[in-house]
Amino acid sequence: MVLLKETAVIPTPPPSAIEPTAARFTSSHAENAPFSVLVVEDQASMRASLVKELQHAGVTEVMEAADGQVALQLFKLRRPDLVLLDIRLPGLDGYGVAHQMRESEPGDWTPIIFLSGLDTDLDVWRGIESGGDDYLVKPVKPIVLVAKLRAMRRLLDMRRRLISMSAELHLANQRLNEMVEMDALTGLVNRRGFDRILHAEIIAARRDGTPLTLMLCDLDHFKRYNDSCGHVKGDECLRAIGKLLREVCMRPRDVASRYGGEEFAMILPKTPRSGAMTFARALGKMLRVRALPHPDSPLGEVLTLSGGITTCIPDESTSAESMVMRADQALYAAKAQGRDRFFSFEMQMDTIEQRGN
Ligand SMILES: Nc1nc2c(ncn2[C@@H]2O[C@H](COP(=O)(O)OP(=O)(O)OP(=O)(O)O)[C@@H](O)[C@H]2O)c(=O)[nH]1
Repeated sequence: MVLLKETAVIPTPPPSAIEPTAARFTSSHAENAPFSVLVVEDQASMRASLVKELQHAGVTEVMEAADGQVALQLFKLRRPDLVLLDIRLPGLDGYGVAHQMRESEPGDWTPIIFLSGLDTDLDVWRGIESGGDDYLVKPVKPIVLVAKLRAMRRLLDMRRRLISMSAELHLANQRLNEMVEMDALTGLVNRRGFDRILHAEIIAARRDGTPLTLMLCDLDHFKRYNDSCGHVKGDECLRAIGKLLREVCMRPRDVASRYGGEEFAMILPKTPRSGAMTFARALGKMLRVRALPHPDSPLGEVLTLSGGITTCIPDESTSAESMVMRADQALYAAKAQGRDRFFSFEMQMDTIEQRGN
């Protein structure tokens, strides 16, 4: 129990204050969780009798404040589960206290019950307007006070359950979205995710004026791999490639995806042509180091891949389709030139233009 003022012996409450009652604040199992109440009351005897009654009713922690400023400090520091608030207080009055409490917990809610000697309709109106949830006129019968506490607690528990359910729902939704965009075999982003991310990265790169690279990779002679090792080993091989591509995508925004079958696509934001070539070399090197055996490749004993790259600073005419078409064209050229190599669409174009001159 926190006693900020008048820590001396609690005086016997006058008859006009709260009479003890047998009413218990807790009844069900759910209500046995700790529950704290902040009592804001300037009259020491009234405060003491309230504290006694709350403890008697089963409230686990009772905090006390004799004025508004102390009440606000306690409210912010100790986050009570409920506030019992007098209106006539030295300095800041109860209305002001309730108002500031509400302002200090945006998006959150702590039940506030006014407990006052003021009993006109206007007083009740002002109490609720300033942020109170209920209004009791003193003297209050203990059984009524405890009943009100229970009702407020029920609302509070319900609200907490709703918040936790909505957080769980949010998490489940997030997982579902991730699953919808995940390729089950490799764990990479699937075609659906690829389409969404590429579209978003084109917009971002256009806005920022930064280069965006798209790389399409295709395993060489993978049909022969399947034919000689079987589809189960073929699947294992695709998983190993997926892992390797994830590893080579070191920057947080780089995305490795399974475009389809044995074809993969890498989205590399803020990557110019030179960076794309560095990336391609790193990927080729990693693949050579891994040396995944290919028992029936005309190119050698290990698995190789070919890649087509396109890099641009997107403008209004750039679309996901146009980027995929360019990367695909470069990939086709890499395959046609003998496989196990990367071609850049733009560099091919440069070369052709140079030849034309
Ligand atoms: N195991 C397995 N194989 C797949 C999967 N998806 C596609 N493939 C196989 O990948 C092979 C692709 O064959 P092709 O398109 O002829 O290409 P390739 O044999 O790699 O020849 P190039 O690309 O020209 O080097 C086919 O045998 C497909 O069955 C998959 O999920 N698992």
